[in-house]
Amino acid sequence: MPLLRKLLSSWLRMGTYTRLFVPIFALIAVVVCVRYSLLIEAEAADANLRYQLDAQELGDYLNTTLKSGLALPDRAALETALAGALLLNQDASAVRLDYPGGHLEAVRSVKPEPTGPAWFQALHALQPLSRELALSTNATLEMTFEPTLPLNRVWHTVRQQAQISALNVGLIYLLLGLLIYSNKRMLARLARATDRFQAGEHGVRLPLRGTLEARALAATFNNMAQEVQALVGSLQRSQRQLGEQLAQTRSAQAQLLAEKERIEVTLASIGDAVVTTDLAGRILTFNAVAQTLTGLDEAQARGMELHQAFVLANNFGQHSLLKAMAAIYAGGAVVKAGGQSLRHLSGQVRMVEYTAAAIRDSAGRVQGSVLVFRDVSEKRHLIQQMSWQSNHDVLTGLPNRAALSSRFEQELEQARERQQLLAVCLFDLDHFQGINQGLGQAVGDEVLKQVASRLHDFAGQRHYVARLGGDEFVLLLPQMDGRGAVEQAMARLLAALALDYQCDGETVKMSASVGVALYRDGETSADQLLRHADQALYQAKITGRNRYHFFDADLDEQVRTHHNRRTEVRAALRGGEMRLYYQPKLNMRRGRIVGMEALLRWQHPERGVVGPMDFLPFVEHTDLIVDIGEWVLREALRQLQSWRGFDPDWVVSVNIAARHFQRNDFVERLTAILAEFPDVPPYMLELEILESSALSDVGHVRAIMLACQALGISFALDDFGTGYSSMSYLKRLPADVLKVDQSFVRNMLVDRDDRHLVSAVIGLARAFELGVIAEGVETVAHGALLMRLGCDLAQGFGIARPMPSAEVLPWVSAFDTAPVWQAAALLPPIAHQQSDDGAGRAQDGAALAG
Ligand SMILES: Nc1nc2c(ncn2[C@@H]2O[C@H](COP(=O)(O)OP(=O)(O)OP(=O)(O)O)[C@@H](O)[C@H]2O)c(=O)[nH]1
Repeated sequence: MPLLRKLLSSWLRMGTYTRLFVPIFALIAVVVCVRYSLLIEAEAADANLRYQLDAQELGDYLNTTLKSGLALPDRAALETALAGALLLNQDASAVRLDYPGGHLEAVRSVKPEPTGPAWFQALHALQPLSRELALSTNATLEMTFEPTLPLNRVWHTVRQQAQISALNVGLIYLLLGLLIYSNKRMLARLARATDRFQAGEHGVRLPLRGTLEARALAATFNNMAQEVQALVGSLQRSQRQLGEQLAQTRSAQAQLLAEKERIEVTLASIGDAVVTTDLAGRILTFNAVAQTLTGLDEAQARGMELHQAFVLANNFGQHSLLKAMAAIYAGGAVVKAGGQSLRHLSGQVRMVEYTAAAIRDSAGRVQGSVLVFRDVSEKRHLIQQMSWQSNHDVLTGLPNRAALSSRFEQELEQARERQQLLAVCLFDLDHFQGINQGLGQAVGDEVLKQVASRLHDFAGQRHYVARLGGDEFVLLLPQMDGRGAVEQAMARLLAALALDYQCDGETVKMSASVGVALYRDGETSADQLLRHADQALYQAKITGRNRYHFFDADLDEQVRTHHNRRTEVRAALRGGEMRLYYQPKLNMRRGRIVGMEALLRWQHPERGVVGPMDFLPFVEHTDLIVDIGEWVLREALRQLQSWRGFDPDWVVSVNIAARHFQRNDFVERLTAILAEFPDVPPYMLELEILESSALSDVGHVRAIMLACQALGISFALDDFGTGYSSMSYLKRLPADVLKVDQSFVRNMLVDRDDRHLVSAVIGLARAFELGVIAEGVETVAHGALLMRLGCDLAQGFGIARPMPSAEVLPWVSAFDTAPVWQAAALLPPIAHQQSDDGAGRAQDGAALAG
C-alpha cells in the first residue's frame, strides 16, 4: 500500500501529458498481455489439435501402407514406407518398426530449428509426442513427434498479431502526441503572451489560429487582455493626473516656501525698515533695518505698540502717525509721510520718510498694518550735494555752465533795464593740452584750479566767473564804464594769469587768450553774446594767443563762413563724399613703380572734385582733422589690402596733420586701425608729416615716431626744405625719407638757388643715411637732373597725375619707362659741389625730354 501511495503521489506530481501517458501506457500493456496470453493459448490449442490429428493420420497411413510389406515381408518396401512417413508428417522425428523379421527405423536427419525466442520455447505450449501402434502381424510401430514446427507457426501468428498491434498503438500514440503537441504549443503561446502582458506589454494579443479550442482560448485571452489594457490605461491616466496634481501641489508648495523665504530674506536684507502690526497696533515683525534705525532689537520690539518703537521726535509727527494708523486699521488708504524725525533709542534723531498700509486677508478684511520707513538723511545730504554740483564745477568749485546761464540772463536783463555795459569775456588757456601731455593730467588739474582761483579773486563780489568746461572760463563784467575799462581789466587779468603756476614743486608757464563781446543795448541773447565772445577768442588765438580780442561784427561773417565750411566738410565725411586719389612714385633709374602717395579729394556733388587746400584749412585746427585722418588711414589700408596681391613691395604714404599726429592716443588708435586690416603688413604704410609740424615739440614727435616705427611703419618728412629745420632737429627726428618740396624741384632747372637747395637736401639725406624722394617732377629733364644729383625716386605730373584708385592698376600695367628716362639714367652723376655745372648738363636732359 505504501508503494501504491508513493507511486500515486509521484504520478500526481507529473505534468498533464506524462500523467495521461502513464495510465494509457499501463492500460495498453495490460490489454496486450491479456490479449497475447489468450492468443498464445488459443493458437497453441489449435496447433496441438492439428499436431495430434496429424500424428493420428500418420499412424493410420502407416498401418495401411505397411500391411502389404509386412505380409511378404518386403524389407525394402517397408523402408520406403517409413521414409515416406517422415516426408508426409514434418513433425515426425523418428519412425521405428519392429516386426518378426527384424526392425526398421527411419530418423529425421535435419531437425527444424525453433523460430520463437527462448521465453516462448520455455512456455512448452506443445509437448513432444510418442505413439505406439500394434500392427496386425506381430509388428509394432513406434512414432516420435517433435512440436517445433507447430510452435513456430504459433509464434509466427503471435508475432504477426503483435506487429499489427504495435502499429496500431504507435499510430494512436502519434496522433495523441500530435494533439498534445499542438495543445502544448498553444499553452506555450498563452504562457508567453501572459508573461509579456504581465511585464507591461498590454498590447500583446494571441493570433486566432489552430484548433477550435486554441482559437477560443486566444479569443478569450484577447478579450481579457483588451479589458485589462483598458483598465490599466484608465488607471495610468488617473495615476498620471494624480501625479500631475501632486507635482502641481508640490511646485505650488515649493513656490510658496520660496516666496516665504524670499519675503523673509527681502525683509531681512531690504534697505528699508519694515514693521508689521496686528489690528491692535502691536508689533509682529521688525526687520533688521528697523532695528538699526530705532535701536530696539526684534525681541524687544515685538508686542510693543507701534508708536512706542517708532518714536517721532516732534509731537505733530507722532500725532499724525497715530491718526494715520487708526485710519488704516479702519480700512483706509495708504499713507505716506516724508521729512519726519525718528528718535533712536540713544536719543539721536534721523530724517526718515514712511509709508503705512493695511494688510488684508483674501476677503479684503484688514488684518493689521505694515509700516515701511527709510533713513533719508544721506539722501538729503546727497540732494544738497547734487544741487550744488548741478550748479558748480567739481574741480574748481566755480559755477558751471548751467549756473552761468541763469546768472547771465539776470545780468543781461539788468544791463538792458539800466542801460549799462556788460562785458562777456571768454577765456581759453593757451596750449593747455601740452600741459596735460607733458606734465600729466594732475598738473593740468592743478593749473585749472589755480586759474579758477585767480579769476575768482579778480571777480570778487562785483563780477561773476564760471567754468564752461575744459580750459574755458567765462567772466561777466557788469556795469562797466566803457570799452577802455574792459580793456584795462583784461590786460590786468591776462597779466595775472600769465604769472607762473607752482604745481607739485614745478613751475608751470601758462597764458590765456580772451574773446570779449560787449552788450550795450538792444535785443540780443546770452547765447549770441557768448558766440560772439567765442569768435573773438578765435581771433585772439589765431593772432598769436596771450591776448584779448573784442568781437568784430565785420569778422563775424568770415567766421560764420568758416563755421559753415567746417559743417559742410563734416557732412561730406559722414556722407561718404571723401575720396583718395593715388599718385605713383617712380624709381626712375630702375623704371619701377615703388608705391603711391594717397591724396585726399572731396567729390563735391556740385563743385566736382575739390582739392584738399580748398577745405582742409577750415578744419585743420579742429578735431575734425583727426576724423578725416583716420578715415584716410583706413581707406589707404583697405586699398593696400587689394593691391597686396599685385605688388607686395609697394608703400603707400599718407599725410597726417600735425594736430592729429600729436594727439596722445595717436599710436594707440593707429594700432587699432592696423588691427582692422590684419592682411596688410605695416611696412606698406608710410606716414608723411610736415617738417614744420615736427618742429613744434621735437621730443614728443620723436617719441610718437619711434612708437610707430616699432609697429613697422616708416616716416617721410614732407615739404622738406621749407621748415628751416636745423641739423640738430633733423638728427633727433627718426625719419626714414626726406621729401624734397616740389617748389624747389619745379624751378631747379632754371633757378640756381633752388637747384642748390635740392642738391643740399639730397646731400643731407645721404649724410643722415635717409631715403630721398622728389615731388614736382614735371618733365624727364627734372628726373634726369634729380638722378644725376643722386635722387632716383620721384613723383609728379611728369610721371602721373593723382588718379582714382580704380585707374591705378591699369595705369601701372600700361606704364612703360620711356627710352628718355633710361637715357637720362645713363647720364653721369653730378658731384654736389659741382651742381652748378650739372645744371648745364641738366639742360641736356631737358633736350632729351623734348
Ligand atoms: N587736466 C585737465 N584737462 C582737461 C580737463 N578738461 C579738458 N581738459 C583738456 O584740456 C585740453 C583743452 O585743449 P584745447 O583748448 O582744445 O587746446 P589747447 O591745447 O588749449 O590749445 P589752444 O586752445 O588752441 O591754445 C584738452 O586736451 C582736454 O583734454 C580737465 O578737467 N582737467
